[in-house]
Amino acid sequence: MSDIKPEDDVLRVVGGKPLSGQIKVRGAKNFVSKAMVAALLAPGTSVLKNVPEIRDVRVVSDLLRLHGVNVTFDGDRGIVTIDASHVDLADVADVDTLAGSSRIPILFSGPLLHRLGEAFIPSLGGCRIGDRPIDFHLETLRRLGATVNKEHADGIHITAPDGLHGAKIHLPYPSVGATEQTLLAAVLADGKTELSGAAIEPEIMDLICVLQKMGAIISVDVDRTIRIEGVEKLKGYEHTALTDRIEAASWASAALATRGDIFVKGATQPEMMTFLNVFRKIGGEFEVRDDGIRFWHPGGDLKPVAIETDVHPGFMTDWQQPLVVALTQANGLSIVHETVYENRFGFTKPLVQMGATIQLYRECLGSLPCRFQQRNFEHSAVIFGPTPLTGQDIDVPDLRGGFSHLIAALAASGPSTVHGISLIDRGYADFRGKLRALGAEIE
Ligand SMILES: CC(=O)N[C@H]1[C@@H](OP(=O)(O)OP(=O)(O)OC[C@H]2O[C@@H](n3ccc(=O)[nH]c3=O)[C@H](O)[C@@H]2O)O[C@H](CO)[C@@H](O)[C@@H]1O
Ligand SMILES: C=C(OP(=O)(O)O)C(=O)O
Repeated sequence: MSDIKPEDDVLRVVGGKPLSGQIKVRGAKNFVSKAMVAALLAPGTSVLKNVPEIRDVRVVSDLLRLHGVNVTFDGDRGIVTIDASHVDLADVADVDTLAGSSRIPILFSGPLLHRLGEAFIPSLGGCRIGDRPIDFHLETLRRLGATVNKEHADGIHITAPDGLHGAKIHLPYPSVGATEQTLLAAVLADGKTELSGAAIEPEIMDLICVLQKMGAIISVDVDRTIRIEGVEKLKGYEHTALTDRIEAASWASAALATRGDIFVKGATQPEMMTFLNVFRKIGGEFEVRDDGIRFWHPGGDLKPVAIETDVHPGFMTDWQQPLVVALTQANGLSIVHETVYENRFGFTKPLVQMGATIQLYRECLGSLPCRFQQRNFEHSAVIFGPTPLTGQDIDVPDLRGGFSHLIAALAASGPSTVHGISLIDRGYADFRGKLRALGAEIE
């Protein structure tokens, strides 16, 4: 965003030292922003706790304010208070300026349709890691009775003058965003909605908890079917956000790649089980404590693994990029098959320039069915290690790719200059302060 000074956008890193110490991780980026949108559904005050000071929170706060909603954020205590008693249609030009930095605006559709009968959704931002279409979102809204007009040059105009009505919806793929779209639109719809093929990520379950506190009636079946009985009105909520399992896994990967020892305060085991299994197979050690998880490199060689990213409860795609850096230090051949996004290995190019041996393939190097066989993207990676890394000049490509470059710079010998570092502020609160606390030499 425009408030970033050029000098704040570059980080000089002198690597080669193990990261060691304690850092605290707050609420999940991929939940907090959705819970803030949910507050729009109720003409009252909602209070969200454990909120991290990240750019996505600022963007969603500003978007809500453009709609006339009162938002205050006590960053030190991590508390966001949202008073949505009053909601307006926002000025399209202003919405457009903000939206480019996040994918959240599409989730405003349901709440705005309920509050105002119409919504304007600008073109979306977010990480560029594949096509990221919104066809499931729009189809869901149509099935609930909305009319979608895509002729506007700057975005999409959606109307529902007769309100939204419950429907049977099936997602061709368990999309996180489209599941949340359905929840946020169906809770106040007239009648029952059945969503089959839904995503069941922990962040979605926490959103369902928020909606239930607000007065919604939602049940989740074991076969990924979510049933929503529409209610007439909702009230504000008070809720503590679940921990960011992606940030926690990123610091765990940093501990492994730098042969370090990091206690991630706030990290929780149930949401990280799949990651913890892989971490252990590679040879990393961890200890689950009441207030967090300690991750460390026990010395000796790391072992290679074959992993495939998948929807929950599989191995998260957002865990993949930081872990790949640690795999460059494992003894042997590791394979990562990315089945969620078709184009998420661009970040490996700078790693190769730093000395890693990584070969990308268009083929599915794994057993999971994925949607990309016919597509022209390299969505499998073979990593051969261990390879020493040396410092380089690096440009941050996206959020997780950027953090993985930081880890590589910290694991490498010699200095690196990482450009475009502010992109990492989208999802990693105070990462500069946390790196310093762990003994990193950064400037
Ligand atoms: C803000 C947020 O929560 N972001 C997360 C969310 O993104 P997001 O909600 O955008 O991800 P989805 O689960 O929707 O996307 C998964 C796949 O479905 C495809 N798709 C999605 C919607 C659609 O209408 N049509 C379609 O084809 C996407 O292109 C992608 O290939 O879940 C992803 C998968 O866990 C995470 O990597 C992101 O960090
Ligand atoms: C892909 C990500 O985020 P977004 O969906 O917000 O772009 C991410 O958090 O890794």
